[in-house]
Amino acid sequence: MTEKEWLEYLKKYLWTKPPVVSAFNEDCAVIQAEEGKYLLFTTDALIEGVHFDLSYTDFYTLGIKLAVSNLSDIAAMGGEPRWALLTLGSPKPLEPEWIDPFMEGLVSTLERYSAYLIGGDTVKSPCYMLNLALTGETDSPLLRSKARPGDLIFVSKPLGESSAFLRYIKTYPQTEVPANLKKAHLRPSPEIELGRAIRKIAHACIDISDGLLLDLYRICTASEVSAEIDEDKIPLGYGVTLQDALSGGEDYALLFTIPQENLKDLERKKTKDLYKIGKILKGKGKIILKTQRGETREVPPLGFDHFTFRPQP
Ligand SMILES: Nc1ncnc2c1ncn2[C@@H]1O[C@H](COP(=O)(O)OP(=O)(O)O)[C@@H](O)[C@H]1O
Ligand SMILES: Cc1ncc(C[n+]2csc(CCOP(=O)(O)OP(=O)(O)O)c2C)c(N)n1
Ligand SMILES: [Mg+2]
Repeated sequence: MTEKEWLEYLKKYLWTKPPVVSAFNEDCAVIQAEEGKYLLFTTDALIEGVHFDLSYTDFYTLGIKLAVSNLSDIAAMGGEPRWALLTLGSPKPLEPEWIDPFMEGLVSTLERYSAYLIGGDTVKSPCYMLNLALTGETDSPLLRSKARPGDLIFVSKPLGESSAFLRYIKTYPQTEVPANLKKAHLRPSPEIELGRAIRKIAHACIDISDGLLLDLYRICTASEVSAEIDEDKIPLGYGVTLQDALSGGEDYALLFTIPQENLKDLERKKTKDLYKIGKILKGKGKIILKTQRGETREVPPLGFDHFTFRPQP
């Protein structure tokens, strides 16, 4: 089963009745709490050999990355992070030399965004396995399924830098990898403030963890629309190829769609530079790429999938 087929299969086992608003195909599960309030609930793991390699990643960095991958899911729903549980799987005894920096990276990152670690579980494991579950709250959850034809598509950061880091590190010592790539891969940050700013003016939102094309495709299928993106407008950092930006993943940028009439509000509320890369079209799940020469072509939504395609350098 591919990851996609697995997620299809899972649907029949998920509880979808009230008070659950969304159990599936969102960055977080959404549960109606009291009137006008929603509980957000998400979990993400980092597995040695799949998400990181200890030859270039230290434990402080892993703490930060575990926090960010979960905080980013709360940001994508327009949420305020709240409470966290940590499951720690380790092949080695818990020694201060690695557990101290790991916990420091994790907890300092969570607390910067007002999220607090309140428990977890600890197990022996054949490799390092780091998992966090995180709750959040919002009065207005931003869903993947509300994009409408005519919406403009924005992303919140240059894309592909994290993935380009992995290409560089195969060939160059870390000291020679461009600083922007190191920062993107080893010191990512979640877009909590941006999620807060757009939660009532954007139509749909997702965080880019598996690549621009695949995550945009998820918005398109959830919303039953298509999209056109402009190759020229995709923000690329130094050292990044178009392929890194389209399909690399681990950007932890927000991709959101917003109607024209809310652009003034966006200008007023935004807290950082944003990049307009295209627009939502009528249709069903087609991603159209407008090339630098002005030609348009449909592109397959390739990105990071745990069980099938991995972008190759
Ligand atoms: N093992 C699982 N059991 C139940 N639900 C799952 C499982 N794996 C993924 N999901 C659900 O499938 C959807 C997509 O997951 P994923 O691609 O990991 O989202 P994200 O990129 O936001 O972390 C989410 O709604 C998630 O909760
Ligand atoms: C050793 C190593 N190989 C490959 C990658 C690239 N990579 C691993 S997971 C991933 C996608 C994001 O992880 P996932 O578990 O799919 O997060 P989610 O979409 O659930 O947030 C990418 C691009 C990496 N970071 N490290
Ligand atoms: Mg996930």
